Amino acid sequence: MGYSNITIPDGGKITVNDDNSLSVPDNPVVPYIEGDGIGIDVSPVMIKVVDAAIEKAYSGQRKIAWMEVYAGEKATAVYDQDTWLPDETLQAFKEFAVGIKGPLTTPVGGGIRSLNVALRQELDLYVCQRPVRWFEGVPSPLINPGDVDMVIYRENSEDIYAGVEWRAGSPEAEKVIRFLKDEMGVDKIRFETMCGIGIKPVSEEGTKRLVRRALQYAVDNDRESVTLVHKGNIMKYTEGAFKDWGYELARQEFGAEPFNGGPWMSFKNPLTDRQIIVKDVIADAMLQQILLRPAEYDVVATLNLNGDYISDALAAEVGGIGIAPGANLSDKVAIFEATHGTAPKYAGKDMVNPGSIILSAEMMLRHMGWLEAADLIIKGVDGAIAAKTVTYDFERLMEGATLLSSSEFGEAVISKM
Ligand SMILES: NC(=O)C1=CN([C@@H]2O[C@H](COP(=O)(O)OP(=O)(O)OC[C@H]3O[C@@H](n4cnc5c(N)ncnc54)[C@H](OP(=O)(O)O)[C@@H]3O)[C@@H](O)[C@H]2O)C=CC1
Ligand SMILES: O=C(O)CCC(=O)C(=O)O
Ligand SMILES: [Mg+2]
Repeated sequence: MGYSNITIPDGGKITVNDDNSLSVPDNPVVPYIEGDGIGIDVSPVMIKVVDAAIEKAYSGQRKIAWMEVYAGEKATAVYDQDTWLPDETLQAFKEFAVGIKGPLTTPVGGGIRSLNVALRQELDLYVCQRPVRWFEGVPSPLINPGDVDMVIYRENSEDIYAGVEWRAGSPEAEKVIRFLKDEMGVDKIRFETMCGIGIKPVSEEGTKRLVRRALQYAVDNDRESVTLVHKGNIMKYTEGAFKDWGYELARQEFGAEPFNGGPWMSFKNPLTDRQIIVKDVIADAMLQQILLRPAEYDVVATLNLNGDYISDALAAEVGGIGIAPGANLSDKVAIFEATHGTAPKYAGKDMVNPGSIILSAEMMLRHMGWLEAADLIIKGVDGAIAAKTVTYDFERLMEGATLLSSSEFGEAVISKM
């Protein structure tokens, strides 16, 4: 297909094989969205760091051909004022299979729906994978931050993020309330007038495909446990069903059996012969468990909203959302992105931590199989933090640290590769 506002650079195309593995040329075209707000501060730094790591690892044999695609405020300038997520941006991510994005703004209470969520829905990026680990020297409120080493698998296509909701007082909200009362016998809506309504779809298929990916990750990476996090005591048929379907999938597809009489289960990792425990925790208890006993949690599989909350809470334990990376994955397309948002008060100030999108790019390189370049990024980030040359978010919590701008932090990472 031809593109109207996207310029395709010279380069090859990453292709996805039938078994979902990738064939990656030495000069792949990689689409990226710069992002709103602090996107302008962190995305160019990320590109510089990635280019330097690839150059150092492969001495010019490999290079990414970056291709800018548009979403958010920049799309409204490039296309027209009502185009926030052009079709050709979606098409580019589908065609080139691996991409990365900066954060995009979502207004609260009205206005456009989340473009981040729309991208995930349109491309069916049903896994939000967010690894959370501590880098030596990073300031943390925990006594033993090294105990935090978890990988969140957040369901990314369902739950209340589906955006099925109606404003209080609208004819639609009133119609739904009438239907619930008159036809479903619901008498538990406390105030029927001026009452907003939201719908929370959670399906067996959506749950099982997410839990399958989480369990497979645990197998492939020799992890000890997968914890299903839910609020199934209250939301029995959505969050409770997520837990039940999760255990069922573990039994059906991974041969899990009750552990110590259940309800927890376990199965033997076929690659290592070690046991993997599948357990569940109610979401509110999980938020205190990850503070008090983080060593007991490993891979976490959860619903969309829980995963959003847990991502930021866990990030805070290991330095904050300035250093929390992530990936949105379908079986065919992968878009990497920081956990944080557009932090508008810092936009354009060259101040914020680019670590989150740099480490998202590190995940992207690993996904592409460019492990040497990925390792160099980790080495660079490790080195810059160990030298206490950091951005404001770390500097304000570290003794004797040197305050760097976003772009200077990028240079510091490169210098330590
Ligand atoms: N995937 C996405 O694109 C996401 C988009 N958003 C959107 O972003 C907008 C702003 O959301 P908001 O709730 O303020 O959340 P943000 O994540 O944008 O910012 C909240 C706070 O987190 C800290 N922070 C964020 N990023 C960094 C960074 N790179 N380095 C250092 N500190 C950082 C800052 O804290 P402090 O001031 O204490 O230093 C900042 O004030 C909203 O429109 C929201 O919808 C939100 C999350 C994800
Ligand atoms: O889409 C948004 O604006 C927020 C999304 C978010 O918080 C997240 O994905 O972690
Ligand atoms: Mg979030």
